[in-house]
Amino acid sequence: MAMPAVDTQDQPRVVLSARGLGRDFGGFTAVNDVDLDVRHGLIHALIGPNGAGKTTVFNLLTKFLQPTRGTITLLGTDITRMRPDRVARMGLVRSFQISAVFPHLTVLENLRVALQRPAGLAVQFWLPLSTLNRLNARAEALIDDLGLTAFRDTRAADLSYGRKRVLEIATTLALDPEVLLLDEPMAGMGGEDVQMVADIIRNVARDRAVLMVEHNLAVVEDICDEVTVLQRGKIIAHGDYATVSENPQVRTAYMGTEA
Ligand SMILES: Nc1ncnc2c1ncn2[C@@H]1O[C@H](COP(=O)(O)OP(=O)(O)OP(=O)(O)O)[C@@H](O)[C@H]1O
Repeated sequence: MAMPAVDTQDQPRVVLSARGLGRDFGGFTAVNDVDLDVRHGLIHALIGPNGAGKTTVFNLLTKFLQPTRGTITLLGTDITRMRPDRVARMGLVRSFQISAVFPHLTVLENLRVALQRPAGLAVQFWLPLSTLNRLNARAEALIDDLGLTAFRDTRAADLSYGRKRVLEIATTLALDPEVLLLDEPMAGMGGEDVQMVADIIRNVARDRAVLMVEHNLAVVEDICDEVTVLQRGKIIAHGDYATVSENPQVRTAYMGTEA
């Protein structure tokens, strides 16, 4: 599917884009000819049936996998051959489906640990009080922004599943990413938690771009501005949810029938 590489007047700027992205595993083509634009302030969903290539696209974008074909651009820089740590430092941050928080640390402690990494402080034993105060202030701000105030001193292990996910998103925000990639943020959650995490993601996307793989289509419909549908490694539809959900190829891919 051909899409413009440059910003059009009425759309927010593109911060992450892929052109002709492809990846083969031996003789098997897992991803082919994928064009994708992820825009500041918007939530872009990557959906498709099992085995469609969503995780592979995520791994390609974050440079965990090298593409066989195509280019990836982040904030105007070609990152196609760049290492994952450099891409992360440039502002492309991924949150994993499996929670990456420390269970025995409190919410506040987890955020302080996360905040020390981008500040380059991880190996220092002694920190000036002014630095500690700055980290604490930022940690408290993240806690408030993400609705975790009542759980500030709760150990991560004692949080509900949904709040653990929110804490995990908060730790990725400590890196202040331009683009946040979320891998099935609603996986394993019940209704109330889904609504809470959906609200948080909407909030988080106000001043950054979000690309998410999500199987829960009600959530995609509710919070995503753009949807790209993959099937057998190729894009079969792109647009807003209403448009792609009416697409006969998408209906066939999801339900095995066009009805
Ligand atoms: N390292 C690998 N070696 C060989 N084949 C792979 C490898 N990684 C993925 N594949 C294949 O590529 C295809 C796409 O897999 P991928 O995990 O990207 O799909 P997905 O859309 O994320 O699926 P799901 O929704 O089930 O997680 C699958 O057929 C998978 O078996």
